[in-house]
Amino acid sequence: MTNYVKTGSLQVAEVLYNFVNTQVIPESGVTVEDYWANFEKLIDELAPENKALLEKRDELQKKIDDWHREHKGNFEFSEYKSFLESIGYLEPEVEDFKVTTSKVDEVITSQAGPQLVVPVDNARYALNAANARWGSLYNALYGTDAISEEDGAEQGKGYNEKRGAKVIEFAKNFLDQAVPLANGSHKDAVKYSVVDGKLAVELNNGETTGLKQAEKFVGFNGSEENPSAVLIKDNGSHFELQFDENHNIGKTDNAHMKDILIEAALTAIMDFEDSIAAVDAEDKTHVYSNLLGLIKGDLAASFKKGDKTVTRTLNPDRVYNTPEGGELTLSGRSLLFIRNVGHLMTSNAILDRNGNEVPEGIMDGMVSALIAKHDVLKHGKFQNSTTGSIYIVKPKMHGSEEVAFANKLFNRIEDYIGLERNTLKIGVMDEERRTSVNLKNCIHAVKERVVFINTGFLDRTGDEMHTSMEAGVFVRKGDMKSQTWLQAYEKNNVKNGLLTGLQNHAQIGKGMWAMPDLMKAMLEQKGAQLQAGANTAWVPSPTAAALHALHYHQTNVIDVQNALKSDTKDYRDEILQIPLAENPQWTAEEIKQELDNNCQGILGYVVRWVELGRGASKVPDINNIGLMEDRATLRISSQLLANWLHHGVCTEEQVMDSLKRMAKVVDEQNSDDPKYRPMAPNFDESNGFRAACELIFKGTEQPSGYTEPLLHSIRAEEKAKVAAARA
Ligand SMILES: CC(=O)SCCNC(=O)CCNC(=O)[C@H](O)C(C)(C)COP(=O)(O)OP(=O)(O)OC[C@H]1O[C@@H](n2cnc3c(N)ncnc32)[C@H](O)[C@@H]1OP(=O)(O)O
Ligand SMILES: O=CC(=O)O
Ligand SMILES: [Mg+2]
Repeated sequence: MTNYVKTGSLQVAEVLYNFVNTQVIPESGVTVEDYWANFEKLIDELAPENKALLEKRDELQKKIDDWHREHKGNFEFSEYKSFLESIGYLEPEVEDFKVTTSKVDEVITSQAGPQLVVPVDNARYALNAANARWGSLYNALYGTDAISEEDGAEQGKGYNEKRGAKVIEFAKNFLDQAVPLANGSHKDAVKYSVVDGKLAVELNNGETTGLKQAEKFVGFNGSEENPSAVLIKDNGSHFELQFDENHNIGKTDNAHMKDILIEAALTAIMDFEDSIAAVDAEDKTHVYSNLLGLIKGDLAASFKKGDKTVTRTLNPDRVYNTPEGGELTLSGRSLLFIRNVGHLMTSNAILDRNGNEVPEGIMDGMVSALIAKHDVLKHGKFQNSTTGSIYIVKPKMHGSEEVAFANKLFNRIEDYIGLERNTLKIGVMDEERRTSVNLKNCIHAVKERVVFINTGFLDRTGDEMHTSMEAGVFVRKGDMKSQTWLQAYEKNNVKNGLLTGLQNHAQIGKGMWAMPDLMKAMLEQKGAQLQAGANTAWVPSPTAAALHALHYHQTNVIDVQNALKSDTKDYRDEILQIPLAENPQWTAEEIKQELDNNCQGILGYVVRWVELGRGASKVPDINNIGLMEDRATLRISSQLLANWLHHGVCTEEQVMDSLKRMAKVVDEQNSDDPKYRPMAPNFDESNGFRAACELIFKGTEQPSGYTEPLLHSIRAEEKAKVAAARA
């Protein structure tokens, strides 16, 4: 039961009201009276517009569904495209233009590097993400499959010197590639020192050499004779060679190098969206409160590591002596972006004058901007943006009208809470089909505040399926990535980013590496995103950030982007190619495999979401590979099964059979978790199991195939059930 406080025509959940009034408003330059009065005006003006935009989504979807039904068996691409134009789904393109975003932090305009995403409801992880600006390369290599376990190099309990040697070899190869010596190899180095403002490297043959590009040495700590740290800048990003002759590893290394600390997650997205479960005022207040702690710099998380209690807080900046005798300070933390929710959901944390829930995206904007205003006012222990900007990521927008709506929302918020125009920057997720095909117009709608466009290919794949649900049977999930539309969508994003002048103003970002344990594969494959023109790409963990950072020392993204500027191809026809399986001839075994794999992923994710409130999980797939699952990957799996059911590739009985078998597998996978309640054998009593069923069996009815409406309502039911049982 939520207690509300009436303020003007709004009813605000007491927990949120008290939090905002006592912790956010003080010293924000805004009064309690004005804040809530303006909130009311915002809702009165924009909630109806928000609703109308959602109705337009539904209208367009209905027209598209009807068109496909009417054109079953006689699909003509040109007719289809004309139809999409006629209903306003495909917009006429605006003239060429350039974005004018200003006051953007250098880490966005001038550096290229990994972007880490983290569920902000988890303070321990959120702090870890903010601190993931710098990561130990040795730990990232040693602790993952990036280094093979062959030849006695297993990860055991203690330190395995054979494994350590492989790590060191890998790292020295990296140094030879990124900062080669004028002569010889870093492997032969026995001493690093600073002589006359230059890095001097003594080799095991007695020779002393330096860096091939001496200017890459930009700082050090310790004495010139025996530095404890040597700072290198390469391709705009840094890494620090660390020395300690008494350290376990340092003492085994000829030059006493104990680690390489690499600048990793340049930016981190504090996620209110795909990766969290926040369904009511209490949950929302918790996430807002974590954000406030990050902005003010006083968030702390204590937890047990082994038998020790660790308290994690934000890391301080890093200070170095420069070769010229000055001082260099580098941020110790990632630049934080805040991902608000999209336009779809409403929240019962605030009710409008008619007693209706307010749009959650409007609420997120108004609350998170006020929280972040404390950074603009320099009230925090640290400063997030040095240019006075607030970075908000806006997901799941459909077409330029919805982006323009976000722009209007940001204008209003700026006026209402006293921020200069365009203080609120926007990161546009290019993750809905109507946005991809109208991307230039979408960028135009926020041309003064856009700081990134990012191909969220996971949501985008779900939307691909839902939009064309009636067109036919989709290819298997694993085949989606190689489809024409997806390749074209990725290229179109970079093309439009470069065309509209994002280079040096904003990031052109690429999507998530969703296999957090497969770091060797990531090292092999994720560099391709830079080769395709991205200057940032998403990683699921700090470890992945440290390893993905290596790619930015291999590829100079600016060179790649400059070469890609000549790409003027119109990709829209290719983006509109629907990924249908032509005459699918799948065997019964292949169908069963696809059902089992998706059911396992759906159940593994959903049961934790609904019953434990965990919005992101690592869930093993059918081959026992742990996959990052979130709302967007769930959207894909549930829409695929809904599609196959809809077109008779499988029956409801087959899906139910798979769900019940896979529920047992998922129960087993979670058996170590004392908070987990098994789904089998009493499936009827499990809200997690029910949510999974509904997401599939009611999949065609879900707006744009989104998973939030069902997840939220069943999680709210579960919370009420638990509260009632406690009472
Ligand atoms: C479609 C999209 O929108 S993608 C973006 C949304 N998705 C996400 O943000 C998911 C981000 N990733 C995560 O939440 C997690 O990595 C998961 C859920 C996938 C896996 O989590 P776990 O199973 O707990 O990971 P695992 O046990 O391997 O590692 C835990 C350690 O890594 C850290 N860690 C893992 N992921 C993150 C992260 N994203 N940010 C910061 N730290 C992290 C934890 O803090 C923990 O370290 P600690 O013990 O020092 O605190
Ligand atoms: O938000 C990211 C996505 O891939 O979806
Ligand atoms: Mg998404």
